[in-house]
Formats: sequence, structure tokens, C-alpha cells
Amino acid sequence: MTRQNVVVADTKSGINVAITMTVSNSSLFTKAVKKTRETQGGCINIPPKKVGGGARINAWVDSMRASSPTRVKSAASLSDQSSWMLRHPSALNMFEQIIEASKGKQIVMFLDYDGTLSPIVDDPDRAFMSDAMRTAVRELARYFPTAIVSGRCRDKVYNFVRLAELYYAGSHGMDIKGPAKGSKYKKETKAVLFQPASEFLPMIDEVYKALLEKTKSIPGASVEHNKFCLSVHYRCVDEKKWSMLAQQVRSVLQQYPKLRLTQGRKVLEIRPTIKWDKGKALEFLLESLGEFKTLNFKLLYYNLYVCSTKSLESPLFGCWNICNPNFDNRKKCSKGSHPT
Ligand SMILES: O=P(O)(O)OC[C@H]1O[C@H](O[C@H]2O[C@H](CO)[C@@H](O)[C@H](O)[C@H]2O)[C@H](O)[C@@H](O)[C@@H]1O
Repeated sequence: MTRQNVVVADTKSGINVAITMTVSNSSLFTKAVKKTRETQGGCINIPPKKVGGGARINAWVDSMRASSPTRVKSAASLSDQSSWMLRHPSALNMFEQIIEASKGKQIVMFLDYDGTLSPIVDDPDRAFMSDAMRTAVRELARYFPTAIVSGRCRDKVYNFVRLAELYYAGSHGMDIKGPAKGSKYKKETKAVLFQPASEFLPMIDEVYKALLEKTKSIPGASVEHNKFCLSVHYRCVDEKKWSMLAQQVRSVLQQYPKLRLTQGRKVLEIRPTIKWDKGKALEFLLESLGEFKTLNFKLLYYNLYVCSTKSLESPLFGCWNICNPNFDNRKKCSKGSHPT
């Protein structure tokens, strides 16, 4: 395999993409995943059923704050950040090891969109990707099967990225589609299309309308329809109103026990309680690419994955996180876990 040094970089905006990497065998990997899940924060699951009353709303608001670092970084958060960087050294400094480790193996690229390919902005509809970044991703896809896995609606991500040769998994992996152009990596001609949460569409539409209604009195709040899931954004909401917003969202969700709430960066995410997530979508894509028959790993919700695999039936060989510090990704990275 040639040109393994195709790394996403946005030269126009001067964005340097820091790459963190860990190589592990699968058993180490599993242990590390467990450990970091226990110790890291980030994406906090808040089951609506278990949440009720003032104290519980406070818990929501606390976790909203925890996932939304304040403008001025405290000494504690700075030290947290450097310790994170220590545990996840830049892969740019470990390039030789990556090349060595991936010899004879197929590399598959999985990229997140927001905060990875595009900067974090106030208006989710304006999270545009730069032309330089698009060129880098196009170049990447020439050499490796490449997928974008996002919490967003698949069509919306596609409209931002506009690269027909990629795989796309939208709605947190609940809406998967293979390359429109046809892929040199995929042997079968049948297009990949997988939507495990189709039955939830009417419910999601209903909840979307209810949330629009409930949140319209809160300045700055917005609800994004991501097809199989929803996002309630509070990036532009005054912190004093977060509690009110949490209450409104909760009052809607109480009527929908089949939906669950998770949390991203200044966003409350509502999705079906099915056992499907971005990790499953990655497994699905790897299988559809014929890379794996079985996967004995739990994949991570990092911003960019580089999975290096042997051929069929071989376990995951390694996974590197490529993280863009200029895109405010550190919290995002802690959403998953990584072998350290
Ligand atoms: O899990 P992801 O694929 O990263 O999706 C998480 C959310 O990403 C988007 O919101 C984030 O980016 C916005 C644009 O920069 C920003 O305004 C927002 O505060 C961020 O949370 C997307 O709009 C959401 O629907 C996703 O849930």
C-alpha cells in the first residue's frame, strides 16, 4: 500500500491535525476500553425514566455543564487536557510505528464530521467543510475505503461533504449507505443500505414537533431533525436557561420510553433505545467491506479512526485517533475510550 501518509489537514485555515495513536492487541484493547469507560466523562447517558423532579433536572444541567467547558479554562481543566495529550501522543510523532504496524493490512478510514472535518460553529446548518479539507478526504478515499460516521442526518452530512465515493453512516450509525459512485473496495455490486431504526420514524417526527413547540420560548435553543434521531442544541442558550430547557425536553421524553437521551457538545441527543450505535455501524461497514467475519473489539467514538485490519477473520489490529485540537475535540474524544 502506498501513500499511507494521507492525513487530513486543512492548510487554508491553518488547521494542524494532531493524531493520537495507540496500538494494541485485542485483549489489551478490551481491558483498556473498560477502564477508560469507567474513568472518563464526556458523553453521559441520561435515561429519562430514571430522571425526575428538581434534583434530577439539576443532574441534567450538571452534565450539560460538564460537557461544555467554559470560555476560560480552569487550571484543573488545563491539567486534565495535558494529561489527556500525554496518554494520547500525537500519531504524527509515531508515523514510523504506524507504517510498520499496518504492513500487509488493510486500512479503513472512519471519520466523524462535526469538529473533525468542520469546525464547531454556533449554527449547525453552517458547519461547512473547507475545500482544502474536502480535497484531503477525496485523496484519502483514493487509497483507503473511507466512511463518515456522524450523529447528523446522512443527507445533511452528504450535502456538506459532497463526495460520492465515500460510505456514509448518519443518525449515529442508524442510516448507512455505500458509495453512490460504486466502490473499488466492495466486491458485490449491491449498494450497502442499512436502516435499523425505520420503525421509529413516525415517533421521531412527532417528538420533533413537540420539542419545537416546547423549546420555542427559550432564546437560542434549536431542534435539529437528524432523521432517526434528534438534537436539541443549547450552544446559544444562556446558561441560566439550561435548566428550563432540560425540563422542557424531559417533559416531552417522559411520554416516550422507547427513546433515550445522550449528550454531546452543547447538544442533547434523542434517539431510539435500540442496540445500535456508531460502533455497530463501524462493524457493519467493516463486514460489508469483507474485512471481518467476526470482530472482537468495541470500537471507539473518536473523531477519526484508522483501523488497520488483517484479512478476513483477523481481529482488529490497531486503531489510531486523529484528533483536531483546533476543532475543540478533546471532550468529544472522551466520549469513547481508547486503549492507553
Ligand atoms: O456525534 P457527532 O457526529 O459528532 O454529532 C454530534 C452533533 O454534531 C453536530 O452538533 C455539533 O456541531 C455543531 C456545528 O458545529 C455545533 O453547533 C453543536 O454545538 C455541536 O454539538 C450536529 O449538529 C448535531 O446534530 C449532532 O448531534
